[in-house]
Amino acid sequence: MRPPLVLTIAGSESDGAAGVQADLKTFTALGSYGASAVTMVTSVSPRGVRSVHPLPREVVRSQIDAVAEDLLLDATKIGSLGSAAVVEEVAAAVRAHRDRFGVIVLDPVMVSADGTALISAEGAAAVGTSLLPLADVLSLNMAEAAQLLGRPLATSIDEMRDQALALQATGPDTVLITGGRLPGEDVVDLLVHPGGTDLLRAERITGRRVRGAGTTLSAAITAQVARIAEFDRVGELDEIGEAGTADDLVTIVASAREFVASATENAQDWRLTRGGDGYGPVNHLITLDKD
Ligand SMILES: Nc1ncnc2c1ncn2[C@@H]1O[C@H](COP(=O)(O)OP(=O)(O)OP(=O)(O)O)[C@@H](O)[C@H]1O
Ligand SMILES: Cc1ncc(CO)c(N)n1
Repeated sequence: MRPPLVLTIAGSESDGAAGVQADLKTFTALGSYGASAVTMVTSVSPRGVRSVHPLPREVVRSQIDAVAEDLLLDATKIGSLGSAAVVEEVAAAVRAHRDRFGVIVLDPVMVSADGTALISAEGAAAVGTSLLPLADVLSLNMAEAAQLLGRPLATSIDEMRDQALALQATGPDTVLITGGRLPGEDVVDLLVHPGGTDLLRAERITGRRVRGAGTTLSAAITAQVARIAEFDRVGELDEIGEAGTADDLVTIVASAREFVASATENAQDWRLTRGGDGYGPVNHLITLDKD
């Protein structure tokens, strides 16, 4: 007997809205056991990013090896990495025993919500050449898609689809581009997968802006992928019906989006700061709320 087991390889984010902290809360809220390999340390408050410190590559490698050599992972999320050296080391660690990481979900974090770069230009280029080919699922926002492809920001759903297909051609079977930044009454995310393309529409939440929605979404996708792997292991796929079919990823992404939407709604009237509003977090622990 073992729970769904998930690793996040990502940066520490001091105020807990994004990064490793948000990943571990999300994994927990969705019933997975979370392990972590920290890639960098950021000093962040709701007012913005104060500093970004990528860790030495061997420190990152040592954590990944310790976890991947001993734990039976169902899925791995790769998030913020900070430097080209760390990107290359993560890619080398994954290539060394690719079968130990389960399904790999890549969320190529580039820029924080306040506009601070979270990775060097060389690091961003290395994500494109070394990590995209290793990912099964790519989950990213429109700005990240444009940066990875060296194209302008998409201004329509057709352009989002073109970019998603171009990214799919670099390796990952499934590409989700989130459309939080495309104006409109609904928020539209675009999912390209081996079965075709799906547009996922949701009502736009118009209250206070949140930070960490993208991080939480990719963490939720990773946790749900791991749950499916665990159901498969114990022979209970039949009991969860549709989620055990070839539509897995569409179902998983739809449920992860619902999780992020309710986590966002639920934190709308949170006041966590001493003054000033800044960007607030989502409530990652929404599933534990008994009211
Ligand atoms: N105003 C909104 N209302 C409802 N859902 C939203 C809104 N903004 C974003 N989302 C959803 O949140 C998820 C993350 O999307 P977004 O494009 O904002 O990512 P991001 O820019 O990486 O987020 P962040 O910087 O907050 O981590 C997507 O599923 C998107 O549809
Ligand atoms: C460490 C880290 N990861 C991800 C994000 C996403 O915004 C952030 N701000 N910081």
